[in-house]
Amino acid sequence: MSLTKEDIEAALAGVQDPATGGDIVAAGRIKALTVDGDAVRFVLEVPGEMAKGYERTRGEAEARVKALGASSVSAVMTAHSNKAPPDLGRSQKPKQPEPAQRVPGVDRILAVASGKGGVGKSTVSANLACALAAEGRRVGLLDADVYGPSQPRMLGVSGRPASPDGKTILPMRNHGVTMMSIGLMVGEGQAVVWRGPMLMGALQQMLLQVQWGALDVLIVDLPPGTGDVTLTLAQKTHVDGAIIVSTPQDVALLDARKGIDMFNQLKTPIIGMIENMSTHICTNCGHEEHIFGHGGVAAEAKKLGVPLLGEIPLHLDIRTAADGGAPIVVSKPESSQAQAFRQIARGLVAAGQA
Ligand SMILES: Nc1ncnc2c1ncn2[C@@H]1O[C@H](COP(=O)(O)OP(=O)(O)OP(=O)(O)O)[C@@H](O)[C@H]1O
Repeated sequence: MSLTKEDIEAALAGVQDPATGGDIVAAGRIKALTVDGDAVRFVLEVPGEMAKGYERTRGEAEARVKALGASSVSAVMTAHSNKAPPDLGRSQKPKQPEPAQRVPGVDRILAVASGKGGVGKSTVSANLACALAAEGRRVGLLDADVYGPSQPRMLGVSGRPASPDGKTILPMRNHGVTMMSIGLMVGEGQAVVWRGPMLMGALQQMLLQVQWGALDVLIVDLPPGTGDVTLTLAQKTHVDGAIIVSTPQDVALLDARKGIDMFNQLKTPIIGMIENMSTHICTNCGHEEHIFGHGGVAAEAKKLGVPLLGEIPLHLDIRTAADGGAPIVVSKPESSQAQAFRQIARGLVAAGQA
């Protein structure tokens, strides 16, 4: 039986909204409703101050959709805080921007960004996290790539994170890395259609409501580009540094420059650049070739006055390892490809940056 969005909305319209007394569809609580065969996913966006009271509503909403014949139903609740009441001229003081928050227990936050999609930012984040863990660091990895969360697959983690007290979320752990991903909340392969405030809410929730424990470093795998998530992260959270991943290609470099500009404006220090897909070594004959050029990132880093942290080759094993849920640093630790990541990690530790 295949369900339609209309069927789901009609069923959800039977659930009462605690805040308005109407139904949750009319109250605009249901967002990002997707129906994939008979699997249904949606976000229940609730007022932050009433989040607890909505747990029952979420359960009821899930039950109603299940009763329609859905094989799996996933309702993710995001808290959306109401805006402060307008200041009607009572105070003329200019508003101070909120100070950037620190995540309790986390010593440093490193953002991994790229100007362009598909340059290997997630692969680098996963391997760097495992490499730092291999150096004995207490490492967390937050997959904030809300548009294409790939860390559950890369780190071989699945299942829905637990929240025993309904307030905090327990992170997952594999390969010595504590991790959380929006992908675990919505399921793999699910396109997420977040809108501004929801997106910020989800990011803040993952940063502040996940029980990260004591960490030396939390790596944040950002979505590509210079969008809302990166802005929110840099403005609301104290980010200690950004690492920019780029391929040597001109077009990727142009985008990387935009990313660097943005971090400069946000006053987030740039720790350095990583050239990914640098050289390709044929797995058959060992021939070395430069598919995307070589050295472009080194030249750009020099021009921009930021360090080049390392160069990662384009190698089949890096991709198969990432697809198989055990990054190359873990699955083939002695390989030269894994060593390229280990070297970057050692450099960061030596510089006191991770
Ligand atoms: N050095 C490499 N050698 C071989 N394959 C690589 C390498 N780096 C990344 N890949 C592969 O390229 C693809 C894209 O990589 P990845 O998902 O890490 O990029 P991304 O920049 O995070 O992409 P997105 O824009 O989707 O966030 C993946 O299949 C990955 O396994």
